[in-house]
This record gives sequence, structure tokens and C-alpha cells, in this order.
Amino acid sequence: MHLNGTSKVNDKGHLEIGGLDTVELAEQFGTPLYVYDVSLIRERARGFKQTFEKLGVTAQVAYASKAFSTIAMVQLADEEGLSLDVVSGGELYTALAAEFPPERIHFHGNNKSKEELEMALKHGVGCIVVDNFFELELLQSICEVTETNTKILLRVTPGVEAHTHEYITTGQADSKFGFDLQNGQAEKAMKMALKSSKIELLGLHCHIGSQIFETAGFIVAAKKIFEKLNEWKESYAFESKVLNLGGGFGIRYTNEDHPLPAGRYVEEIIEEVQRQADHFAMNMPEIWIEPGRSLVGDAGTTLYTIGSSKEVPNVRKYIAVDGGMSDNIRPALYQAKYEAILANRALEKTEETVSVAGKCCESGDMLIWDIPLPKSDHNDLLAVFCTGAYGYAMANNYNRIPRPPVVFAENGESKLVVRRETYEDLIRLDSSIKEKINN
Ligand SMILES: Cc1ncc(COP(=O)(O)O)c(C=O)c1O
Ligand SMILES: N[C@@H](CCCC[NH3+])C(=O)O
Repeated sequence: MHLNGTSKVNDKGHLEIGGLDTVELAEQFGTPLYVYDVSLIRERARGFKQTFEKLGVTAQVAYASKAFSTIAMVQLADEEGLSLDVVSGGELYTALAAEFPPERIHFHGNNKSKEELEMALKHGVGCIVVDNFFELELLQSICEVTETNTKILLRVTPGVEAHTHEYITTGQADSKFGFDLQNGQAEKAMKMALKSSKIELLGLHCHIGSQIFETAGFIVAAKKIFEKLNEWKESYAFESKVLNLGGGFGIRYTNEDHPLPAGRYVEEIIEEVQRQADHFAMNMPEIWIEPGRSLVGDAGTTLYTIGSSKEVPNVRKYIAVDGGMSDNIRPALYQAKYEAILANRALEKTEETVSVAGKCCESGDMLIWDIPLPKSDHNDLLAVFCTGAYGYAMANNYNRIPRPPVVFAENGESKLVVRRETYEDLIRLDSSIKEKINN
């Protein structure tokens, strides 16, 4: 059993998170329930920040709020002195509702609407990460009409893609995101931005992938960017004050995953950037990163109640829980793997191999295949670990299943930060039958 952060098994044999017995949390808040270990999020945030501080590098660690965006999480990011990456009007609205300082918000997205850009400018968002020519022109015209100035980064695709243990360099980066660095698009965008009196180009951004376990991809990306920056310095006297190398730092979901400690990614990235800056006689840029998963992923645990079970003789045993792809779509979408234990009988030895099914009307709604557990029964409590990133964030109402609540656990205290959806919530946006008849 691999336990993260403050998670431990107490003397009743129950899983504890943040000093709280998960059996009691399930009784109090019901299941399914997302529980976050707040101290672990703080530890991860401090880990990133301290590495930059130790190496004396000016930096911004921007929490990629797409991983888990709620008012409480945004406030926690603020408390820890992080910046914030948002990718939509909704994430921006959440950040503003949490009173996150707008100057530390970075606004991403490959198809920001006019309304979203206006909203960002109106609230003084610190940096807009411009993705394409359409957006650059739209932003320029909004700035002119509203007489607003803004700071931007250009998102570039350096021709590097990284996934877990591998990275590949692709000649022509085939991606919906960003300006291609090699085919002249990025250079054209840079020239357009430099001409603008309303837009201040701070530098470049790239993001090479997610759940990455090695630094090689980041290092190749940094090299490619610096080669281009060197050309631009000579031709246009442009120097990138900021270099944002995105997020993507991997975490351990199961014992197949071997991520580096967060500090290692940062140290190696900084060393490479420093080496490149020295090599090309440039000033060391400010380095920004955007971790999402690695800040919140292993701090989240989902608690489920086991209901029905089904034995397929000589094939497998299914146990079904009261949630599934509606609260965690990652196994169905990416064949993502998770570990789990019986939270109410955590010390009992494993006796059988079972597969954990969700309750949605979809054969692919399986949370975990072939996991060893003690002999379980209905009403046992199943804890699935590492659901903190892209769990609640990608939750949905398939089969009109209400989304579970979110509880923050820290130092023996629980805080309900998102309440459970109700059936009334589910029909709230429907036009009522009466309205339909009247129309
Ligand atoms: C631009 C950008 N920044 C940051 C992230 C966060 O990635 P992760 O959660 O893997 O750290 C993503 C998602 O992959 C992204 O697209
Ligand atoms: N949603 C993905 C990651 C997407 C990263 C955002 N660009 C996941 O659950 O792993």
C-alpha cells in the first residue's frame, strides 16, 4: 500500500487523511466523496517555489487550475504565493470570485472568445498567452477600442512532444496549440507583437505534454527555443524576458510510475536555461512553470461505497461502486491506472483480485481492472488514490448522476469546499414543461 502525504492507517484499521478518519468523513458527507490532503498540496507548492529560491532564479510557479478549479483551491494557491493559469472564462471567473490577484493570472487557450479577452483585460489579468494569429489580431483590436495595454507571451510549438517516459521531436509540430517555431509562424507573430503599442511581448511559452517522467523533453525544447531567440536577438534585437516552459511533471499513480522529485525537474530546467543563456550571451530570463497534476494529483482521494458485485466464473469478479466515469473519466478516456484500498479495513490482508466497476450505463465504465483487495462486501468503503487532478475537474453528469462534493482535510479539520449536487441542480437549467407549453 502506497500512502501519500498525511494519509495513514489508524488504530481502528481505517484510512486517515489530514488527521481525519475517512470512515467518519464518508458518514458525514456521504459517498462518492473527493477528499484533499491540503498539507500535501502546500508541501508540493513550497517544493517548487523553494527550488527556484534556492537557485536564486526569478520565477513564477503558476498553478494550472484546469487540474482542479474551485474557489477554495484557487485561494489555497494564493495563500501559497503561486500564480494561476486559467484557460477559459469559467476558470477566470472562478479565480476572480476567489479574489485571486489578477496580476498573477495567466490566461491560456487556443480559442479565446472576444468576451473572454475583454473580461481578462477588464480585470487586469497579468499575462495573456497568445496562441494564434486570430487571437493576436483580436486582442490588438480590443486593446485599441478599450484603450487598454496588456502583457503577452506567445505560445510556441518547439517540435517536441513528451508523454510519460518518452519524448519525440517532431519536425513540423502537428498541434492545435501555438505558433510553430520552425516554419516562421512564431517569428511573424513576434514581429506583429513588437509593432503593437498596446501589447508588451514578455517572451515565449511552450508546453510539451503531460505526465512526463524525464527532463530530456524540456531540455530539448529549451535548446530549440534559445536557438530561435538567438536569431531574433540578432535580427530584431528581441530578448525574451520571460520563458514559460509549461507544466506536465508526472506523478505516481501506481508502482509502474517513477516520477522525479519536483525539484529535480526544476533544477535541470534551470541549469539548461542558464547554459543556453550563457552560450548565447543573453540575460537569464525569468522562468515560469505551470504545474497542475503535480500540485494536486496525489493529494486527492475518492471514497466510494461498494454496492453490487458479480462473479463471472473462471473470468473475474466485478465489484461496483456508487460513482465511476462520472467522477473520474480518466480510466475510460486514457486507460489510466489507479490503486485503491478498503478504507474501512485497511490492515486486512488481500485475498482476492477484483475489478472495480462504476455505475454508469457504459461497459467502459471501469475504474480499476484486477486489483487485489481483502474480501469485500457491500457497504465497504473503497478509497481510490491520486484522483486530485482531472478528477473533479472532468466530472460530468452522465446518466444524470450528481457530482460528488469536495472536502478539504487538514490538521484534523474538514471543510466542505464544494457541496454535493442535488437532483434539483441537475434540472435547474432545463426549461420547465410549463414554459414549453406556454411557448
Ligand atoms: C499549457 C498548459 N500548461 C499546464 C498544463 C498542466 O499540465 P499538468 O497538469 O500535466 O502539469 C497543461 C496541461 O497539460 C497545459 O496544456
Ligand atoms: N486531462 C488530462 C491532462 C490534460 C492536460 C491539459 N493539457 C489528464 O487527465 O491526464
